Amino acid sequence: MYECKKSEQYDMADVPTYEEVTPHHRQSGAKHRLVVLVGPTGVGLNELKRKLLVSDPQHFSVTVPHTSRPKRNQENEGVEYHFISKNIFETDIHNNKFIEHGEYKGNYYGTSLDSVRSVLSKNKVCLLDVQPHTIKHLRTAEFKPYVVFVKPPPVERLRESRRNAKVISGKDDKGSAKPFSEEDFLEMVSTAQQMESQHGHLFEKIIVNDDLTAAFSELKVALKKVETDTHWVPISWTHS
Ligand SMILES: Nc1ncnc2c1ncn2[C@@H]1O[C@H](COP(=O)(O)OP(=O)(O)OP(=O)(O)O)[C@@H](O)[C@H]1O
Repeated sequence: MYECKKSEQYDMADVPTYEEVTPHHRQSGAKHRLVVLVGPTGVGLNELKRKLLVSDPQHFSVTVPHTSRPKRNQENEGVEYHFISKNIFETDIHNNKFIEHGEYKGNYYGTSLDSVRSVLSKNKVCLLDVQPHTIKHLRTAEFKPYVVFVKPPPVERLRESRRNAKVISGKDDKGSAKPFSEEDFLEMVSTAQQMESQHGHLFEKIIVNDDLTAAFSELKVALKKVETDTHWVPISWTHS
């Protein structure tokens, strides 16, 4: 026998347990399932999201994040960000209004549940990338998340395919771009392995982002199928 301690590393909700599922077919006109993308930093989540948005801007959309940093002259409320005070941000954190939030250079940044609802209510497909430990909070009848894990190819292929690619360091748009280092590749692969072993049971689709065009096509086909085909979902998502 051993003693289990509760920690951030170990959460019962992360342990795969038996879950009763049922076939689900999206009714025409019903809200779209939330598309959740997860993967290690630099694997290409933003690139894939950008390609989806460009391919069909009427159909796909992303959330508008909140920030407590002051608005710049050329920015507009509700376009780049929702600008709110530090006080309101802290109250909203306290009231669980954020899916994820963080602090960067003394300012808060976060994605609210309402920003997802706002996209879905326009009858668009909402593309959201989150940390894997956030998935469990989104697994509700309301969002019915379709979780796609974007996985890096082996390091040899990363060296080859990312030869001309740049990583952005820094959260705000002042971040600097630099080429990937060998360390970045190794970290990407080991983080992906860790994510898959800890959260793999929550991934409905795994896409290896080796060749970008191929990964994008595979994603596009999978997302089309989510809308048209029958998928297995937890039974609790169907009687809300
Ligand atoms: N399959 C690919 N082949 C070549 N380059 C790629 C591929 N996928 C992504 N890239 C490039 O890798 C870089 C990082 O991609 P991107 O910014 O989309 O990563 P990310 O997962 O969103 O990272 P972060 O979480 O740090 O924002 C970009 O320059 C992007 O163009």
